[in-house]
Amino acid sequence: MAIVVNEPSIFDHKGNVIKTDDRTISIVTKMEEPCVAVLGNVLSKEECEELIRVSKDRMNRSKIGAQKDVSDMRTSSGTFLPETGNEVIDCVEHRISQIMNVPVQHGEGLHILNYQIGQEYKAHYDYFTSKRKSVDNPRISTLVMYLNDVEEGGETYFPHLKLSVAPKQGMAVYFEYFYQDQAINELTLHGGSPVTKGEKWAATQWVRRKQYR
Ligand SMILES: O=C(O)CCC(=O)C(=O)O
Ligand SMILES: [Fe+2]
Repeated sequence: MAIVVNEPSIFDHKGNVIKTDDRTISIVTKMEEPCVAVLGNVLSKEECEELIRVSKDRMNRSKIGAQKDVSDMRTSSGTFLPETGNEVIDCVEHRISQIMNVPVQHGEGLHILNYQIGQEYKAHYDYFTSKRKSVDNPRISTLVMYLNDVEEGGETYFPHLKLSVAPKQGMAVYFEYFYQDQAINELTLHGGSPVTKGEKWAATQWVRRKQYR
């Protein structure tokens, strides 16, 4: 059945799968305006484990410092991975760019998040709301990938859409927010709900309209 949409999306994949150079991703669920898609088979177990492995040290190290990450808004810890030098990161970033349909150079780089029990990321927009930052090279879309299975909690929730995505290793949720109609962008409000059992590892790619790196 064709769904009528008023504004263009960059997530213009046809059919139920996305064939990238090295992997077939499944489109599990999709809605329009805002375009939100739940994707399966985005990352292998080994890739998830490698992303966690290379991040672990960096998280620990950053925590010894000034605890800059700790705020009411986001109680998880996070780190940006370095842009080059790891085959798995390069390969994953290439695949993500084909899924998101935006060149690698528009991506901010993988941001790894770790949530321990009770930690969360309160509801927020990924686009910049301050005028100064937003004009020149705005963020346009996001892919949040789940790197492990969470025993309980840790869903990515969209309160305005009444939608909740449970974290599952290798799966991801995609959404975009460059609609002319600002009311649609505002529907992408989302957060990571508190982990209540186990821990949660996720990787986020935020993408810009123009080249960023
Ligand atoms: O952890 C999640 O489920 C959401 C993460 C998120 O919103 C972000 O990284 O911008
Ligand atoms: Fe976010």
